[in-house]
Amino acid sequence: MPGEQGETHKIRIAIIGSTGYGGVELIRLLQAHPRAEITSVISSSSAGVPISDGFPHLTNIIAQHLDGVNAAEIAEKADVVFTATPSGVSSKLVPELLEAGLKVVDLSGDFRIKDGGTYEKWYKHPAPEERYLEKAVYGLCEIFGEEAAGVDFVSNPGCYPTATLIGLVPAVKAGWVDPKSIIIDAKSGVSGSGRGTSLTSHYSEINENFKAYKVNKHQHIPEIEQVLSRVAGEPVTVTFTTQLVPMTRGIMSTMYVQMNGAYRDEDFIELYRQHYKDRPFVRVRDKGIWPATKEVYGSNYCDVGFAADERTGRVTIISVIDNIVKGAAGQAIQNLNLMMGWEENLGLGYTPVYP
Ligand SMILES: NC(=O)C1=CN([C@@H]2O[C@H](COP(=O)(O)OP(=O)(O)OC[C@H]3O[C@@H](n4cnc5c(N)ncnc54)[C@H](OP(=O)(O)O)[C@@H]3O)[C@@H](O)[C@H]2O)C=CC1
Ligand SMILES: CC(=O)N[C@@H](CCC(=O)OP(=O)(O)O)C(=O)O
Repeated sequence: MPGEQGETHKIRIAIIGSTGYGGVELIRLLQAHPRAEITSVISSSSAGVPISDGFPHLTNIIAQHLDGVNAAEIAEKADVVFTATPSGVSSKLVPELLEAGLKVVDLSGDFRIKDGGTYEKWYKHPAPEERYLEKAVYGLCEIFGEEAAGVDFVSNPGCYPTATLIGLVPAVKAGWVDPKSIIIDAKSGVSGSGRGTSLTSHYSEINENFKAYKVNKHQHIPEIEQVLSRVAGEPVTVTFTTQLVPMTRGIMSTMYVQMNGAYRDEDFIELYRQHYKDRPFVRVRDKGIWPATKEVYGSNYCDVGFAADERTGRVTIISVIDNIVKGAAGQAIQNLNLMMGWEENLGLGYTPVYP
């Protein structure tokens, strides 16, 4: 593996789906990565065209023409491939890429759920072959980061699950909250639905509007429940509402949970700071200060704040991320770093864009 040969040697990266929001963000972030170079940007619909034709903001930054989707050719040009492709596409592509000897980080939902039966119900397409589901390591870096070390295949978490689980896991793990009482109220910017146009992401449908969608039906419900059940050691179900807000990037996940004791804000702050002390991308707010999506915009941070209410016995946990960075491309690079045995934050030291 070229990446193992020396400190300065760069591994070669291919991006399938490089014309989508996740793929274009991978291109942006990888420009600053000291150990990776993009050797192939891939499109199933525009092969042969310079990528900067469709994305003028990349002029003088990346000169490559788009390549077609061909596993053998990709394996000639690259060591690692990011599949920033739609759900249902990744499940077909990834096995060929792995068989061609590539390391893979998949950004779709296709390999996140271990129970194959889940896919027909929640994603409305068949599950991938069982052995690939088994092989996939679920790459929620702050919770299971050690499991990605040295592996060939990581399934990158969903955007809503990333914000939600970073906000919930320490309290559930500590037994401070009743995992059966969790209500999650999540909001996303429109880029979360990808670059393809649809009626729901149309400007006049989104602007000055705020709307709920897929209530209790969202495909991220089984992903969140899978992790919480694992951490709690018992089956957990959640109430989960997703909403679109008129902004481009950002997710805010607000969680309401029954406490098992008289915990105060200070207790949660201390618990979470301790839990994430070695994780560079989680920032726990001081008492009475709650995070906002702009405070993580364009960065790989996940910021968390608390309001424990002694009157109701519930705690409100608020967690924010940039959906395209921490919720997709940034976390995918964080997983690459873990897979390669590099520092988790290598090439990801972005200060949020503010205001
Ligand atoms: N946007 C976000 O915030 C997040 C997205 N994700 C997931 O990441 C993945 C990518 O998302 P996003 O970038 O937003 O989606 P987009 O719709 O913006 O981009 C997906 C890209 O996939 C390519 N594609 C489509 N069909 C095929 C095919 N058959 N073979 C190869 N490539 C294909 C398309 O490019 P072309 O036509 O050029 O091939 C398209 O540009 C999805 O699975 C999404 O669910 C996960 C977390 C957050
Ligand atoms: C705003 C918006 O539409 N967001 C998308 C998130 C898509 C995503 O990340 O889903 P998978 O990777 O699990 O396919 C949604 O709610 O479906």
